[in-house]
Amino acid sequence: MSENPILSVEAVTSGYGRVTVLHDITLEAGRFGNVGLFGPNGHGKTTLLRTISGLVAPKSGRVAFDGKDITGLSARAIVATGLIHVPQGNKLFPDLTIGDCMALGAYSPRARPHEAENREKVVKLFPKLAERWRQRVRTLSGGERQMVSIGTALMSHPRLLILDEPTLGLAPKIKDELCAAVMDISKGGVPLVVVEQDIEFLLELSRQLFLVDHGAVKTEIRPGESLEHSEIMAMYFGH
Ligand SMILES: Nc1ncnc2c1ncn2[C@@H]1O[C@H](COP(=O)(O)OP(=O)(O)OP(=O)(O)O)[C@@H](O)[C@H]1O
Repeated sequence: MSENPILSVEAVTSGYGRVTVLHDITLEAGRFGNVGLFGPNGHGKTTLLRTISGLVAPKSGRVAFDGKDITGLSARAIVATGLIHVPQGNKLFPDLTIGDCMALGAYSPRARPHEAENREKVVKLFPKLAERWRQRVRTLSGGERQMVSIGTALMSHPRLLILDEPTLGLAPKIKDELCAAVMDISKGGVPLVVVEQDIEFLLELSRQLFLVDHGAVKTEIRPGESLEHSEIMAMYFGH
């Protein structure tokens, strides 16, 4: 693993209009391995991811990717650096086919030369998508849409992949498939930042966990510190 963090969030305060959601958040990702974020609903995990990927402008603080300041860059410019965010809830164009989505994912100049090799990776990871290549997104199941979302992100040739609750609302069998695919992506060398409610999965995937609570990082669990599941639950539910 690299000695330097691929992502650093430094004293970031962020929110929507006059509402402040994140208060002075500092964290680093990629120094030790994958980072997992968890915490109660509505406490700012999604806002943190959106601030990192340029969808929300921070009120103060700094976000750096691979040592370069990306604070204030447009989301499009941030995608072009290889920092790719898969938002919660399949934000896909319903009338596009799976093939269209994959082509769109490879649109940025740094992804285009890798289009064929990345398409092969996506098809290997999600063989179901190959069978439905010309099918429109609106006719796909929730699990298949999540595969398209992650596949589109892989087509963008990510240097860091941010996943916001990738298994949310999925039935157990398809959820297991998605979890296995996310583990494979990680083994393939793409560092991950993942928000997930399934703590077991997050523990398996991540070397470092952060509990986001009331818009702040309340607890950091570092590599080597083994925390029992029950202790995490106690932190999570506050007793
Ligand atoms: N577009 C928006 N405009 C105004 N407030 C927003 C907006 N999006 C989120 N919020 C508010 O920001 C706060 C944090 O929401 P956020 O989605 O970041 O939390 P979360 O921890 O990701 O929750 P969940 O696990 O339910 O997705 C909430 O109070 C929410 O109402």
